[in-house]
Parts: sequence; structure tokens; C-alpha cells
Amino acid sequence: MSDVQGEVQSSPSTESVHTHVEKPESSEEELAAHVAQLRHQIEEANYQYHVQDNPTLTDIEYDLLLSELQQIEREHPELQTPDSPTQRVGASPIQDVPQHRHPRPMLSLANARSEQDLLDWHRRAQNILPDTTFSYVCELKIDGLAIALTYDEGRLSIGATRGDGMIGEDWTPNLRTVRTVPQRLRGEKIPPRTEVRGEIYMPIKNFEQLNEEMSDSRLFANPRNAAAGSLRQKDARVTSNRHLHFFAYQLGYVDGMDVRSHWEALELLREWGFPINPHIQQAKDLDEVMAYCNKWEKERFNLPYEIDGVVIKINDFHQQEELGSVARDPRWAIAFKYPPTQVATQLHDIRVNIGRTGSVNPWAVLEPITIRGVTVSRASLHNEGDIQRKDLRIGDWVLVQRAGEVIPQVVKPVVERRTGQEEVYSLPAHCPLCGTEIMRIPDQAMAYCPNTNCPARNLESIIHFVSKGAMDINTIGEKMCEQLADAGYVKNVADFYDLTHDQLLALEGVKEKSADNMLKAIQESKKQPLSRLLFGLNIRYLGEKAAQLIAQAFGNIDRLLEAQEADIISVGGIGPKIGQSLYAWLQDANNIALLDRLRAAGITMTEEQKSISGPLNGQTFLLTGRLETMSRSNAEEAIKKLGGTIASGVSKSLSHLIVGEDAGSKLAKAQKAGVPIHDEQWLSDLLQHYTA
Ligand SMILES: NC(=O)c1ccc[n+]([C@@H]2O[C@H](COP(=O)([O-])OP(=O)(O)OC[C@H]3O[C@@H](n4cnc5c(N)ncnc54)[C@H](O)[C@@H]3O)[C@@H](O)[C@H]2O)c1
Ligand SMILES: [Zn+2]
Repeated sequence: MSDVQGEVQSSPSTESVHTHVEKPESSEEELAAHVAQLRHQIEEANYQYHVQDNPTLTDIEYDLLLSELQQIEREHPELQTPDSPTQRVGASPIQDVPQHRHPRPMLSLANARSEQDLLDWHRRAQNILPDTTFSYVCELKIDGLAIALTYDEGRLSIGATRGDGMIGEDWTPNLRTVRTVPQRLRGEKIPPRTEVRGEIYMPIKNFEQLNEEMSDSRLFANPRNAAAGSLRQKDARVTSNRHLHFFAYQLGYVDGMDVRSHWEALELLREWGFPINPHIQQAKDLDEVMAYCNKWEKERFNLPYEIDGVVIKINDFHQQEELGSVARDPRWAIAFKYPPTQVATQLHDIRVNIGRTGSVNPWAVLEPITIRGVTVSRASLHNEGDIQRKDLRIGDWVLVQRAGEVIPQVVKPVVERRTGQEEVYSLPAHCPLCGTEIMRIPDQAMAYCPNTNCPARNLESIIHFVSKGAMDINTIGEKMCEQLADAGYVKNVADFYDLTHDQLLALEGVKEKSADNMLKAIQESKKQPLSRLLFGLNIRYLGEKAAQLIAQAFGNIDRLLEAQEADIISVGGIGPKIGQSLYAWLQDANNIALLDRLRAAGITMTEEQKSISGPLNGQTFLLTGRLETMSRSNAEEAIKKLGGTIASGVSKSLSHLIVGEDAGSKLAKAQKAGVPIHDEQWLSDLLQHYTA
């Protein structure tokens, strides 16, 4: 029951997963049977969604079923029943949690999906209250779950979920663990009793973290389910660790105080210490409402939490009361819903491609679907570990998400839709391009084709070498790289510098002029600094930023080649993963040979040291011998951070020579040149002085 996401789902009856139900011949009996079936499906979906926090349909599929039922009931009022899901909200509370009867029902919201729907809503209100001008409050529709908090004499006494709208589940101890739910009201005006409503939600970041810690069938589909599943836990300590947040958006009721409008109520809630969403705005007409809806449709992906639409409320409480409600929705409010970011589709196959560092990258072949106006037929699957963690099987129905990010992601399988025919996937044992055995690194989710001459890898790596952030040889594009690789002229990146005019002319479609331009750009690229070269060399994990940090820290390739693994890892911003990978790359004889060829070709292998302004500006330092309390590269970095420069050798202009154990010839040279000489203690005092 309550520790819902820990439960294995019981498989629902199969008809609950077919969303398209054949409408029978319109004989009365058959229509009644159809209605019964629709209701059964909707009830089942409600149970999975509201009680198990684990939807088996997407919202679109659910909404289609519900609106079909609503339409039939409108056309055939004789088929309406008070217990139809069109008349009720959510799902009944579960039995073994204390129940709370809401003094005022907690309703749902009617949906609008277009401007026309909003105009219709407005017209219906206007028909009931002719000659009335409405003003509105626009709010983000936070995708979480609604709760009602009761305060007696200003103290939180009950916290309950919406349940079926009449009776909710009492989760007071768990709600007390949510830090943004006030235990006591602040301020002067404390009523004897009041009820405040709002949304419990989980920020996207925390949702993603939580899902990373979860496994396979326990994955949450979205932050909404994660919030609901995390609140409804038997053990309040679990809830407490789940990073739930709260926004208040409604005054349920208040005893002994006169509040006239929703806007006034929000002000009061703020005074009492409730978190109120900062983006709530008043609107004087539907144009302003529409502008708000349009604005947030685009900007919603920059929010730290998910919203699925905008809620528009008629501001005046008196008007609200006169409008009242119909079935499960108030007439004075409406939800403007955005197109969904998640859609369910079938996973037909999993394929892999080989990246420029040899990484094996699996991707999903999907039954094409449209998400937010774009047809999606493939999605990234990150790596094998991710596929296993999510327990994705070929043939599965999967939830695919296209939210802020451009590349669609497979969120999770819809386990309830499995037929038993699905196949567990494992990566090919051999590289699909060169046949080399795929290598796995223990403790890392990644798999690699270790063949440095793998055609896929070669092509990708030479494409990367000429690309913009790397050597920027802009007259050579992807297509040309393919031609050069196919012709056998470029087998590794050093081959670019041996290309001849005649070779280029021999390629299809290459004329004098373009051959000239290519050679010129290749020539130019020799001036690129060390950081560009390092980034261009396709060293696993070494991105653009890391390459810059390394080049800044070591200044030239020789010092980098001399460095120990620990020296590399100790560079600020470089972790052990990058450090180990770079160090291993630099030890490999093939790579050293490659660097030698590049050096012989005349490529710049130094980095101009960025001058940082600081107290040591204008002073040059040289360190020699072994230091006791810090590594040499750490010390050098600290000096540079304070604006000092590291010299490349002893000269008269050197400001300080720092001498450690077993200092060599530099010491003698410095003594001769009359350079000030200091020990390690002097340096650490100096650094301490400026950094303390
Ligand atoms: N996938 C499924 O199987 C399945 C099953 C049941 C329900 N659903 C989804 O749930 C929807 C129905 O759920 P519902 O009845 O909660 O309606 P709703 O989510 O469309 O709207 C009502 C809810 O909006 C929330 N809300 C967020 N911000 C708000 C604000 N500022 N002011 C007021 N309310 C705010 C509240 O929680 C409120 O209860 C369906 O449209 C469907 O998308 C899906
Ligand atoms: Zn290969």
C-alpha cells in the first residue's frame, strides 16, 4: 500500500491497456456495456495513478477515455450515475491510512487546450453572471499533488491528500517533515481555524537523483508520481529524505475573517508564512491571460520544477460563489494544459554506434510518435548500465520524454503492458564495425571498442579533430573527412599534415582552389594552442573545459608528458576519472609516436598562460626539487591563482627560486645570477598570507 514505489505492480486486466475501444453498434444495451467498460478502464487508471503513483496510461490516453465518457453521458443523460468517474475526483483513499473528511470538497479542474476553450469557459461564466466583468489570477500549474492543511489556533493539526475529493488520506506526520510546510502561522491575524491548500512537489533535480538511486520497476515516471509516492510512505523518515517542497495556492476556508478575493487570500497566506509561487500574476482580461499562457509554454523548461499548464482563477470570491461548480470542476477556474512532454510508444530495437573515443553508444529505435510537434523515432539510451537499471526490453512499451533537452530520452518501460514476448537486451560482444571484442571497464557503465584503428572510431576522431572547438580546420567538413579516410590518406590525425596537393586533387569533386584552401587551413591550424590540440586528440573524458585547465596548468606538452598521474589529478577541476584517462593516454607508445609526428609537423604545443590579476602580479617563480607539504603542480597553481607567473628557466629576471629537497643545477644557476632563493616554508607562508 503506502510505500507504493516499493511494490511490485499487480498486472491490471488487459482491457485497461487498450486505449482505443471499438464502439459497438448503437443499440442501447451495447452502449451501456461500452460505458461500463470505459468506466472500468478509467477506474483502473485512476487507481494506478492516484493510489499506486504508477500510471499505466499516459495522460493523453487517460484524458481521451474520460472525454469520450463525458460525451456519451452528455448525449445520453439516462446513462449518468452519481458514481461515474466523470462525477468524481481522483480515487478513494486507501484503507489502512487514517481518513480525513474535507469540510469543503477538493475539486479537480476543467481543462482548456486552446484559446477557443478559454473563450468558451468565459462565455459559460458570462451566461450565468451577465453584465459582470471578471478579473483573473494566473498561476503555474505545478505538477505535484494537492493537499489540504488545517490549522487550529495557528498550529498545523491535519495534513491530508485530496483522495476522492470528499475524503482524503491523513498524512500529517509525513507532511510535517516537509520543510516548507509551516508548523505554525506567523503574523498578528491568527484565525481560530483555517484550511490552506496547495501543491506538494519534487524539484526536477531531486526527482532525477531519486530515480538514479532507484532500480527498474521502481522508477518513477515523473516528478508528480515521485512526489506522491514519497509523501505516501509508511515511514515518515523516508518522506523526510525525499526533498519535497510546497507551494500554497488556495484558502480552503477561514473562520472569523473576511477575505474578498483570491488575490487578497494569497497575500494573507504569504503573511502567514506560506511559500507562494513567485510567478503568480493578475490579469485584467483574457488577452492578458493568453499572454501569460504563451509565455510559460516556452519558459516552463527553465523552471526547477515541472508544470503541466497554467491555472486561471476568477479573482472575486463573491463571483466564485455564485458560479459554483459542476460535477467535479469549479466553474470559476480552469486549467490551460500544455502539450505533454511524455508519450508512450514501442521500443522496436536497440542499436549501437561507436563514438570518437571508442565508446559504445546504444540508442533506441522507436515506433514514431509526435511529442510537442516533433516526430520522434529514436532516442538516446546513454549506456548499457542505464538500459539494465531501467530494465528496458526490446518490444516494451516505453515512456519517451522530450522536455527541455533536445534529444529525446527513454524514461522507463511500462511494465504493466508486457506480454512476455519482450527480449532482454545485451550489448554486442564485438564491435559492429571492426569486430574487435568490446571492452568493459569495471565499476563504469561504459563499454568501448578498444581498437584504436576502428573505422568508426577513426572517422569520428578525425571529424572531431578538424571541428570548431578543436583544431578548427574549417575548410574540411564531415564529408571531406569521409573521403580522406576512404582514400586511406588520413588514418590518424597526424596524416592531415602530410597531405599533398596532388592527393587532394585526386579526390572526387576537389578543384585547385578548394585544395589550396584546405592546405592553407591545415597550415593555419598549426598555430592552435595546446588546449585545442589536447581536446582534438579524442582522449576519453577530456572535454574542452578540462583540456583548457590542463593546458593552463602545464603550459607545454613536455611538462605534461613528465607529469605523474597525481600531478594531473591535483589540477583544480580535474577529477580522477579524467586524470587517469589522460595519464594512461600519455603513457601509450602509439600516442607518444603520434605526438612526435605532430611536433615534427610544427604544431604549437604550448599554451599562453592566462594572466590573472592578483597580489603576485609581475613576479616570476621557479620551483626546483621535491616539495614536502604540497605537490609542485599544486604550488604552481596556487601561485598563478594569485597572479604570479611560472618561469620556464633561471634567468636574471626571475623573481624567486623555490628550492625543495635534492635541488639540481637550477640552484647553482640562480645563485650565480643573484636570484632570491627561498625554501618551501617561505612559499607556504606567502601563499597562506594571501589566501587566508
Ligand atoms: N495517466 C493516467 O493513467 C492518469 C490517471 C488519472 C489521472 N491522470 C491525469 O490527471 C489529470 C486529472 O487529475 P486531477 O483531477 O488532479 O486534475 P488536474 O491535475 O488536471 O488539475 C487539478 C489539480 O491541479 C493541481 N494544481 C497545481 N497547481 C495548481 C494551482 N495553482 N491551483 C489549483 N490547482 C493546482 C492540484 O493538484 C489540483 O488537484 C488528468 O487530466 C490526467 O492528465 C492520469
Ligand atoms: Zn570497432
